Amino acid sequence: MGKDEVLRQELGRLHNIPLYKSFVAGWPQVESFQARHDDLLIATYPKSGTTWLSEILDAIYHDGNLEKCRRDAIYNRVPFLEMKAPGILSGEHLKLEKTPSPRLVKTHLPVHLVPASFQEKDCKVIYMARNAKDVVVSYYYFHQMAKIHPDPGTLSEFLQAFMDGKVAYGSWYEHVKGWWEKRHKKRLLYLFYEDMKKDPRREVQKILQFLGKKVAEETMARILHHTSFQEMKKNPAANYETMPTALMDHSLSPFMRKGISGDWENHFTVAQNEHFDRHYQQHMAGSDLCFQMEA
Ligand SMILES: Nc1ncnc2c1ncn2[C@@H]1O[C@H](COP(=O)(O)OS(=O)(=O)O)[C@@H](OP(=O)(O)O)[C@H]1O
Repeated sequence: MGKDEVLRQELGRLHNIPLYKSFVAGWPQVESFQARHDDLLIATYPKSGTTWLSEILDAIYHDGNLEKCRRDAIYNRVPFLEMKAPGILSGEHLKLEKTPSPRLVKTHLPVHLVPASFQEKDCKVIYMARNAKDVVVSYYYFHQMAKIHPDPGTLSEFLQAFMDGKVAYGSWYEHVKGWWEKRHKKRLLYLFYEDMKKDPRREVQKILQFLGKKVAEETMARILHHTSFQEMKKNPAANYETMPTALMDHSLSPFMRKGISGDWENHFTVAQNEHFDRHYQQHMAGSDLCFQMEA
C-alpha cells in the first residue's frame, strides 16, 4: 500500500465501524498490541480535544517543564495507537514499542475495540467527549485539510454522513455512550471538552487526582498557560504543522482551527439544526449522558 492508496480513499471497515483502509490493514498488529500496566490511554471520538488532553498530560508527566514538552511533536510524544499511513507514517504501534514507560497512548477506538491487553494490564484511561454539533463542524474542516479522509462534500452531505455513522470511527452516539457505560470503573476518567473550556483548572485538578499526582501552584499556572488554545496554536510541537503536507494541509484549514464551544451555531442552518436535534433525541433517548451545546 503506497501514498496514493492512502489519500482521499473511500473508507474500509473494521468490524462494525467505517475506518481508513490503511488502519484496517494494520489492525492485526494493533489488536495484539502489548500494553504495559503504567500506560495511560487517552481515548476520544475524533475532534473532541485529544490533542489538548494529550498536551496537558505530557505537561503533567513532565511536571510543567516546558522545554521537555517541546522535545518532539505531539504525535511522537503521544503516539496514535491505530495510525498507519504507508509511504507517509509507518505503524505507530512500532513507535510505541520503543517508547519508555510511562507511556501516553492516543486512540479513537470505540470501547469494544480497544486491544485486550489494556484491560488485562488494568491500564488507566481518560476519555474526553465533546458535543456532537461542534464535533461535526470540526470534523468537516478536518476532512478538508487531512487528506487521509474521503472528500467530505458539502456540510449538509457531511452532516448526514455523520448522523448515519458513515464517517471514520462510525457513530458518535455509540462511541460516547459506549465509553459512558464504563464510567464507574475506578481506572476510567470521563471528561468533557466543554468543562475543560469553562474551567480548565478544575478539570486539570480532576486529572491530577485521578493520576494520584500533585503539582505546585506555579506549575499548575504554567501548565494551564502552555495548554491554552492560543499557546498551542503557535507551538510547532503541538499544532501539527510539522506533519507532512501530503497528509495535512493547514492552508486549507488549520489543525488548531477555533478551539471554542458553540461554533456549530455559525454553521448549521435552522433546518439542519432541527433535523439534527430530532435525530439526536432519538439516539440519546434513555441515556443520562448530557452535553452542553451552547458556548
Ligand atoms: N488548547 C485547546 N483549547 C481548546 N480547543 C483545542 C485546544 N487544542 C486543540 N483544540 C481543538 O480541538 C479540536 C481538535 O480535536 P482533536 O485534537 O481531538 O483532533 S484529532 O481527532 O486528534 O485529530 C479542534 O477543534 P476546532 O477548532 O473546533 O476544529 C482544535 O482547535
